[in-house]
Amino acid sequence: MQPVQAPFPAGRFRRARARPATRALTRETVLTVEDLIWPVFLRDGEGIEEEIPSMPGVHRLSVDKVVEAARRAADLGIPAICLFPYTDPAKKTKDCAEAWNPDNLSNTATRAIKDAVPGIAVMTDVALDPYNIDGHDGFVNAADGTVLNDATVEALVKQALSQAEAGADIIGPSDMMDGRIGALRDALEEAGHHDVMLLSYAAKYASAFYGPFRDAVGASGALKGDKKTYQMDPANTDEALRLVARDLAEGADAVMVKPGMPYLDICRRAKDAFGAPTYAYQVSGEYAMLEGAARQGWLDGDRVMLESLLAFKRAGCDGILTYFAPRAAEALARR
Ligand SMILES: NCc1[nH]cc(CCC(=O)O)c1CC(=O)O
Repeated sequence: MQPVQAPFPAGRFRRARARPATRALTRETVLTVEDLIWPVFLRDGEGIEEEIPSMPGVHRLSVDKVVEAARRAADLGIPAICLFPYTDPAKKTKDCAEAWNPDNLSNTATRAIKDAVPGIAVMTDVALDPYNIDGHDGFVNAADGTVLNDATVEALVKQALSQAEAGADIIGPSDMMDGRIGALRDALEEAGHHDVMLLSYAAKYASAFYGPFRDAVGASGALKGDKKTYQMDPANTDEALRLVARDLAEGADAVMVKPGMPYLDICRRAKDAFGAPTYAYQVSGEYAMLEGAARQGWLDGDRVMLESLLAFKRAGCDGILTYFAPRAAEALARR
């Protein structure tokens, strides 16, 4: 692009900004409800909505309540809901077998939502951390504490197949093991799940912004050490492009950058380089930051919410996973 601008006073940028109508006509990006994926937390029980202290306004929901939430989301026009289970600590083991139990919380909720609200897409999470006694996304080698790659990928395949079987529309591997996209794609094709989408957490950074999420899924206490041997170094950007290229080549239908706001440069580069459907995850710490300040009266909550989400569209994203999804949908409907 080669912008040409008349010199002042022939050229006045303020003309286009002078009235709502011409601001609307010259607007380059829009945020709509169809850009939103709503991550929700599950827990067992019935009739339960349990607030997460580090994420005010966000709750762990029992299956009946998540069905209600899915109905509300569908009524608002939100295309997809993404499930994250809080697993009863008694069900966490070294072998993480609960991850591929056909009747685990995530699979039970998927079936219940697809049954009651078939129009909303259900996205599920592939990673072992909610089920792992060690709190890591993969198996931990007892001898030296390292996180095992290839053995973990075999488990992730079992987990993803159980999710596809339960009716998941979109499977989101958030584990950052190498080779998992190819393995998952082969297994899904072989099992006849030809239309299940893989949305790869391709560029997922070892970030401090995940703190409140780990509280929400009950992984904070369990986690020993950090995730730096599998999640990316926040200093890297070329590596993100290599990972996106790798995951697309292995059969990902779409890719994600995570966290969101501090990584908009990665979103833009990934979209420009590959043109694939590209998503960002506005993670728990970003939510806590904005919502915390809004509740203190330090920021205008609705305005910063919508401005932060629009920024993802400007950076080239096709959509955003955000805990604000229903509130953003309501705010957009009011405009
Ligand atoms: N598989 C783990 C996972 N999946 C989604 C998130 C973070 C989401 C958020 O912070 O909102 C994490 C946390 C982590 O990697 O420790």
